[in-house]
Amino acid sequence: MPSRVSDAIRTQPGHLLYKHLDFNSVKELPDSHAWHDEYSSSDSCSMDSVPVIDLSDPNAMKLVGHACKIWGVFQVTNHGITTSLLDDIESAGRNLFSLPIQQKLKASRSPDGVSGYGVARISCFFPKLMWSEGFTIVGSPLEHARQLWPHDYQKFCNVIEEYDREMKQLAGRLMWLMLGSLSTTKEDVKWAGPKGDFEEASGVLQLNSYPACPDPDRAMGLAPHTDSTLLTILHQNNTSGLQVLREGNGWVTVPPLPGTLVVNVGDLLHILSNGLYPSVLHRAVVNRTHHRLSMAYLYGPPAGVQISPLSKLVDPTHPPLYRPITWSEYLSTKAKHFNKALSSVRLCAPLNRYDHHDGVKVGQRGLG
Ligand SMILES: C=C1C[C@]23C[C@@]1(O)CC[C@H]2[C@@]12CCC[C@@](C)(C(=O)O1)[C@H]2[C@@H]3C(=O)O
Ligand SMILES: O=C(O)CCC(=O)C(=O)O
Ligand SMILES: [Fe+2]
Repeated sequence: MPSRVSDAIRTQPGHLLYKHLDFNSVKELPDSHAWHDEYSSSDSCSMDSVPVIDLSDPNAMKLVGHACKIWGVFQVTNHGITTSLLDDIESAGRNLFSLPIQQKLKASRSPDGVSGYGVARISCFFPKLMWSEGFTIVGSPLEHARQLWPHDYQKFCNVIEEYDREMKQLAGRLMWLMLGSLSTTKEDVKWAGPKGDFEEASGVLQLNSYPACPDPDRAMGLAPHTDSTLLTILHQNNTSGLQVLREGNGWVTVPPLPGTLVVNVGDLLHILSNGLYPSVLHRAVVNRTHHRLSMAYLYGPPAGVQISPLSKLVDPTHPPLYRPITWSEYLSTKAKHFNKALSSVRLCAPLNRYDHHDGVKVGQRGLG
């Protein structure tokens, strides 16, 4: 079993060889990217809307707790990330994805690699390919940036470094709002470190690009999944596409609101909260006219830390529902079981709504 997050990512099956499509030159949706009705992305319907929380509101903790319990996702304002940094990371993504395909392929995620350019990692669980491309950054982007822009890589690296630093700080703040709403204190979470600032926490930056698509109703930008994280912070450009599954209500679009960031509950917070804050199933759909970009900061615990249900939440009537697991071990499990990963680490049968993703149609491992 891999001991570090980067080793676990290496064992994920996303390295399988897929034909890389030059999205800009395709005039018709190829059969390889045409999804069947059961996966069709055109069935969004709900009138409900995802909560927007002002982080400077004195009630922010309560509102965050409620949103985590009911939605598994919320948007935040007054988060402290400057508009100029959000613009810079968006431009960095735009510059990267607008490079010629041959250039992007120079920074491909290698078979045993961690970072780099490629198709969605979860592609192997679905019979069709997704209308998107991604670039994953773990640690320094320097090596890949040099391959992409041999003479002009420093600006990209500087922006990534600053974005990583700011996201890590915001993620720590959000963690305390989430944990606080579960009446958890610094004493209960030793791995938050001596200063309680989650200094050793790990973060992965995922840049996603969804080009305009000639047949959006039959295409899928990013297939339904939960993130394997504690939480994910997402910045989307001014084009909508992110949808979350709301029990009993279908897919709800999370509209891009200028300057607002989307926060979603990942599988490790689901485990930590003993199922009180369920991770949210989400997907990205595409459209005919607009190029969509999203920048996801995937936040997890320090390498080696075992995540298990908080002891505060466990008693004889509320037994721990999940066994302890590190992030890297969970990523390996996810690579094998995909949307059934949570159930595979569960100790007891669900009492009520836990592991709500089991009933949702997910892909089957298709390419070995
Ligand atoms: C740490 C990780 C989480 C992630 C897999 C990865 O190794 C790096 C990319 C992440 C991402 C981003 C897009 C959606 C997702 C399901 C995927 O295929 O790659 C997530 C993975 C995850 O959260 O499990
Ligand atoms: O592009 C989006 O809105 C979703 C991206 C996402 O789910 C991810 O990167 O994990
Ligand atoms: Fe996601």
